[in-house]
Amino acid sequence: MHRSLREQAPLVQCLTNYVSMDLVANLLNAAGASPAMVHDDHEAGEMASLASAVVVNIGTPSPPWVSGMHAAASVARERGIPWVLDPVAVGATAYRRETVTALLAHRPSVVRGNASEVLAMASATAAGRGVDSTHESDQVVAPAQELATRLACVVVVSGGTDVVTDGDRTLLITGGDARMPLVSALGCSASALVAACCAVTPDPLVGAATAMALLAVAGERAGRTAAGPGTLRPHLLDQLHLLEPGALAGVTLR
Ligand SMILES: Nc1ncnc2c1ncn2[C@@H]1O[C@H](COP(=O)(O)OP(=O)(O)OP(=O)(O)O)[C@@H](O)[C@H]1O
Ligand SMILES: Cc1ncsc1CCO
Ligand SMILES: [Mg+2]
Repeated sequence: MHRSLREQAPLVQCLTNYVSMDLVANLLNAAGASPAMVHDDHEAGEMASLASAVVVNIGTPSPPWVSGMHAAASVARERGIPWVLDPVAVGATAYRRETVTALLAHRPSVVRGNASEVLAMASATAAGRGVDSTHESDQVVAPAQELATRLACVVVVSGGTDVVTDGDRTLLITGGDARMPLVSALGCSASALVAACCAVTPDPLVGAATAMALLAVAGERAGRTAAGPGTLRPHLLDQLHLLEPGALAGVTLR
């Protein structure tokens, strides 16, 4: 799978927030995929007809962007290519909740969020404070499984342990570095990498787990030499680029 990603270099259309664009593009490049940041509604649907996968991230939403998201997601669904929804801070405002609910009509292949975001989607009452999680990922396994079943998609909860589930099958991935959440937009980049990996395998559970495992291995290696979150970011890009075939063999999957 990791080899297929490098060989096929899938074109990943990214409709992602202002904060994340640079890291998302560079992280996809380092992993071997080919990013294109195309979000405007004049061209988002047309671009989705060329892409191998799409990631839709609601981090800095506004009506024209959201209309581009609908155009891209609807073409992705029509073409049967994977599309990943990143529901940034969905519990924080009514606009985000409404946007996510409307986008779900296009049936994402994968929803990737942190624990607070997945809890907010799983329960009508849970709210979130902002973009950072106030919950632990391994505490939300059951809500993630229920959400995956209800949406008929894969749900990824990132955190100290990454939870990847389609409701029936659940994988837990450990690794990474405790300073990874301090690198803003690393979660957004994880969502884009999930899209890239899903472009090269028919099973979105395998694609999503592979993406999170690649980040876990590269993150752990980067952490050995990084002094803090500032240097963790470039070291992580380097380590993703340097990953050897077979690098995932040592990943702990439960
Ligand atoms: N405590 C931790 N230890 C190791 N890795 C972690 C830890 N917390 C998060 N990660 C990793 O960091 C990456 C980003 O996940 P995180 O949960 O911080 O996303 P996020 O909150 O959506 O981030 P953002 O909104 O800034 O993009 C994932 O690859 C995840 O596995
Ligand atoms: C900090 C921040 N604010 C909106 S999107 C974003 C990037 C991390 O999700
Ligand atoms: Mg996030």
